[in-house]
Amino acid sequence: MHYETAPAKINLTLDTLFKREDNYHEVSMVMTTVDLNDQLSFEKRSDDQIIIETENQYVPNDRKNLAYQAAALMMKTYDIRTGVNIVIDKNIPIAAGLAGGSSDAAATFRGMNKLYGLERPLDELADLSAELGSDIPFCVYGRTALCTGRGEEVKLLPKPTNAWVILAKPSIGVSTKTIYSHLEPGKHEPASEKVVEAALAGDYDGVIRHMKNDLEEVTARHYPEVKKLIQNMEASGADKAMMSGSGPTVFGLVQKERQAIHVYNSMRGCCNEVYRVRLLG
Ligand SMILES: C[C@](O)(CO)[C@H](O)COP(=O)(O)OP(=O)(O)OC[C@H]1O[C@@H](n2ccc(N)nc2=O)[C@H](O)[C@@H]1O
Ligand SMILES: Nc1ncnc2c1ncn2[C@@H]1O[C@H](COP(=O)(O)OP(=O)(O)OP(=O)(O)O)[C@@H](O)[C@H]1O
Repeated sequence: MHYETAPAKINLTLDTLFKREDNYHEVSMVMTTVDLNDQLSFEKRSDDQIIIETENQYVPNDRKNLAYQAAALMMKTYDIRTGVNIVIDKNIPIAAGLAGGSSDAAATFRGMNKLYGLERPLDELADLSAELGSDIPFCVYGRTALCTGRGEEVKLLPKPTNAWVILAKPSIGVSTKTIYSHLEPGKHEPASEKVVEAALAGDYDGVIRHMKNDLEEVTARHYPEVKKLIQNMEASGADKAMMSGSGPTVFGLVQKERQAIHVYNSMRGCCNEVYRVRLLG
């Protein structure tokens, strides 16, 4: 039996540069992880099946599950003949912009690597994982990184800052594909370079001053509650609030625990699903 932790990610930036010929968007993003985790266990089987178990009725337990796809790709690539039981204890909200499915897939690449004693380096697993989704290579490392290309080119960065993160998820799910399809890329000034610079200098004020997500206005146009949550979070004391990924989850950063408790309590008044966690990075 082997266990892996799969943390949620947040975007400190999401610059959309242009639409590519393969219909993906060229992006530049600073992403980091937060202490809100799915837990996965991996156990070898004697036959060649991949069995996914989860108590969450909204998570697929067949080949649609990204963890299933990751296990199948590991078996094919490394000629593994026996299957695996994967139990997913789901805590990351689904279709939330927090890369929950991608992080479960990434944990499966790491988990199968250990379970079968393959000792493949993370770089190799990350390259392989790009086949299944743009966010998965980042999640394989699970730290802080500048991600370019369609998101799969990962350059690791040091932890940007110590901070508390308050997450508020409206009770809607958002399709990443739909949000990208309504985007006009290249409309905004890119922010990632400035956030990287501030993060490297350990400059918290610089990080929050430059944080920005180009998808925010697209999602907020369709779901006005996103804008409202951002305004409420900043009014209740967050140093900066913005949307993660394609949304709809909004997160706020604060430095002091007392301030974090205050923002958390205020947000619970206007949103059912609120979390107060540490930035992991
Ligand atoms: C919004 C983010 O989560 C931010 O990290 C990612 O850009 C999306 O990553 P993801 O969920 O792993 O996305 P994928 O599964 O690779 O792609 C889902 C769909 O989103 C769109 N997509 C995704 C990534 C990208 N750079 N450009 C795109 O246009 C494409 O229509 C694609 O069919
Ligand atoms: N392990 C998994 N956990 C959750 N959803 C999964 C998983 N595998 C596949 N899915 C499917 O993926 C869809 C999107 O789920 P997910 O929680 O990964 O979205 P997300 O957080 O918005 O992702 P991203 O931020 O990468 O765009 C779900 O509706 C679900 O059907």
